[in-house]
Amino acid sequence: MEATHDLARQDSLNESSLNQALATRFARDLIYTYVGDILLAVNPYADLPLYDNIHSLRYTKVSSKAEHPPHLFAIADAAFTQMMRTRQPQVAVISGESGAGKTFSTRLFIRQVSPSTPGRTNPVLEAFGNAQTVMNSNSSRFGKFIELQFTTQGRVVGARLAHYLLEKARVVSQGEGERNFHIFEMLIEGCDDEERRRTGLHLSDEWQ
Ligand SMILES: Nc1ncnc2c1ncn2[C@@H]1O[C@H](COP(=O)(O)OP(=O)(O)OP(=O)(O)O)[C@@H](O)[C@H]1O
Repeated sequence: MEATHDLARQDSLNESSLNQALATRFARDLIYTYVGDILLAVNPYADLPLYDNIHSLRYTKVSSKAEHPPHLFAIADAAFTQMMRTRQPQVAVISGESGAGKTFSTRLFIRQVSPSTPGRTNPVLEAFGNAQTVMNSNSSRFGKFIELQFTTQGRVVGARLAHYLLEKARVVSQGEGERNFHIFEMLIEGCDDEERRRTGLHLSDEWQ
């Protein structure tokens, strides 16, 4: 079982055996798989019961990764534990194609390392940089670097967000089946006729 949870422990690993293992696990709702220190996640596009408090606690202060099945919470907890032990900053790189689940995973990662941090600013921030694309109805059209600042006791006291490579061209033109940044729809929805006239915000003919 352990060998299947961590593909780095298999005798031979190539693209085909990796895909085969991921497919076999995915068919059993095992969406997470380790390859050494890397966690591979396959987006289930379904509400799996994996992120409740029981799971959060199960993956808190675990002494060995092999104790429980692979999970995003385990990676978050390992980073937190390492930070507390070494007093050194830790970095997690979350990458994948559009729709892979990076935003979803980032939210859960932050929740696991700082359960008391409210996520209320997300919808506002996302409105300026997220848009509907053919791949994802809430696609982040920019890269971000999120820094969380902790006290020596491990409590979050601050955060910093740097963004880069915002897809600015989307403001003036969008591909077929795609939309402008959410903020424009929100503004059009929220403005009265006079405000729309004054600001020049209006729906293009195809949306009317
Ligand atoms: N583990 C998961 N379980 C259930 N749903 C998920 C999971 N991961 C992602 N999703 C869902 O899949 C969709 C796409 O995920 P998300 O927006 O996080 O992708 P992304 O990699 O950030 O995409 P983009 O690069 O376009 O911003 C969302 O509706 C999200 O809720």
